This record gives sequence, C-alpha cells and structure tokens, in this order.
Amino acid sequence: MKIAFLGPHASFTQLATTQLFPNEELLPQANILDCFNAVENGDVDKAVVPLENSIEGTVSMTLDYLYKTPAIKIEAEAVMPIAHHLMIHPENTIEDIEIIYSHPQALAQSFHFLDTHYKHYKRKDFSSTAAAAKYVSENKDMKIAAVANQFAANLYGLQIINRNIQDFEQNHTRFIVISKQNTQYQNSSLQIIGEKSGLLITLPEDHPGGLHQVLSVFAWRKMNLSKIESRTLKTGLGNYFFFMNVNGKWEDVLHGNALQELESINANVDFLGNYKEFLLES
Ligand SMILES: O=C(O)C(=O)Cc1ccccc1
Repeated sequence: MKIAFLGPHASFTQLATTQLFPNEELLPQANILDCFNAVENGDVDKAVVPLENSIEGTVSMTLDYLYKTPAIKIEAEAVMPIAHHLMIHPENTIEDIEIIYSHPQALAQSFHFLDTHYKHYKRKDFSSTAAAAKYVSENKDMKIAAVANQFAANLYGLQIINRNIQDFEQNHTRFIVISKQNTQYQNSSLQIIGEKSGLLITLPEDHPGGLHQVLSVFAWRKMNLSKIESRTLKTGLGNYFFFMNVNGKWEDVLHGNALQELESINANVDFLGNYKEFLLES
C-alpha cells in the first residue's frame, strides 16, 4: 500500500505515519494539500495529516480540504506527544542567527519561549518543521535556525541549542488517516483510547436557533460531542461550516437515524466515518 504524509523525512507526521503503517510504502509530500490531492487522484491509498494540536488548536487547512473533497473520509485518529527543539547549523553559533524557521503550529506552540529568549529574532513559516530543519542544514550562510524534533536534528546534522521549548508540558497533536475507501483502520498492536464519528455540517440559511436545532439532534439521544469547530465557507463573512466529533460507536438505532433528523431540519451533512483513536509514542 502507498501512504502519503506531510514530509519531508523526520516531520512529526512521518513519526506518526511510521507507527501507523510500519510495513507500507511511505511517500513524503510538500504540504497538506498535496496529501489530499494524492489521495483524491488515486496516486496513494491513504494519507496521514495533522488535524489538531493541544496548544495551538485546529490545523485549519486540514478542515478546509476535508470540506472541499467530500470523497475523502477519515479512517482513524492518532494522538502523539510533541517536543520541539531549537536547532542551528553546527558551524554557526546562536549569536549568528537572525531568523527562526518552522511550521506555523510549531512556532505558535513555542511562542512564549521564543518571545522571552529570542525576542528580536524574526520568525518565518515553513511547510513543516522537518522542511525547516533541512533548509537550515542546506543554508549555513543564511543565519537561520529551525524549530523541529530530535529526529530532524539527527537526520539533517543540526545542533540543538534549546530542548523542549513548547510553552506547555502537555503538548499533543492529533493526526488523521484519510482515504476514499470508507473503511475503518485497525491495528491490534497500538493502544486504542477512543472511538468517534466525524461530521461536516452546513446550515442552508442563517436563522435563529439553527445551530441549536442541530445540537439538539445529538443532545436528546445523549450523544456526547467531543469537538465542534466552525470554519469559514469562504463565501462571505459570517458563513460557516461545522466540524463535529461525536463520541462512541455510531451503529445503534438512535444514532443511525440522527442523520435523517439532521436532513429533516435541512442541514447538509457529510459523514466522515466512524473511527478509532489510537495513542502513539513520541
Ligand atoms: O511540521 C511537521 O513536522 C508536521 O508534521 C506538522 C506538525 C507541526 C507541529 C506539531 C505537530 C505536527
């Protein structure tokens, strides 16, 4: 099987992907959109992308492409601890550095550390932490540092200046396995920490109590929501879609006809799948 992931080698997404798919062919992609495109075009069977971080919140690009490509569903969720380190080219010193590169989520997760210790250094977004580390290793003269993981430091030969610079000790990222196959990912050697369904919901027109009506479909069935996120539809200010997670199995009768009730109140629903949540190692 071919599995795409947000690369390059030594990205956090690769660390998650190798645990989820230890025996498959893994294909690094330059960004999250390329992961979705590879799945949509059939170039790969599945892809792994980040969905949410415990410090910085949702990866909005992932939500947007889930909405844009209804053929793509979720097969699994995987949670991994995240530790960020500040690293430089070994022939430089930290005093040489002017700009710190990384994935925007990594810069945000270490914002206070960088603001306290490296206030006057510029920061620049990169497509992934590992891509930033690779760029630092290839551009000794550019006076740049990267925020990335230990594997990236090893692979790209960088020197770690500060370890564990994330602003909160508890730092976890949730990744999803996406595909067009509508199947559930299973893996008996990983710890299962939950089961849930993912839904994308839009309301046909703005009216008082619209969202309340949607939520009541879940409330009277005692279905527990574990996430609700609104994202702009990009059709004008104030127009949103909602990403929701409902805990538990979807199969029982009450849950089953929740979708019909949502349709009867004219909500547009894309059911992304019922899937398990796995715990990964850092
Ligand atoms: O940039 C990476 O290495 C990624 O895989 C995305 C990411 C960034 C920050 C925390 C977790 C995942």
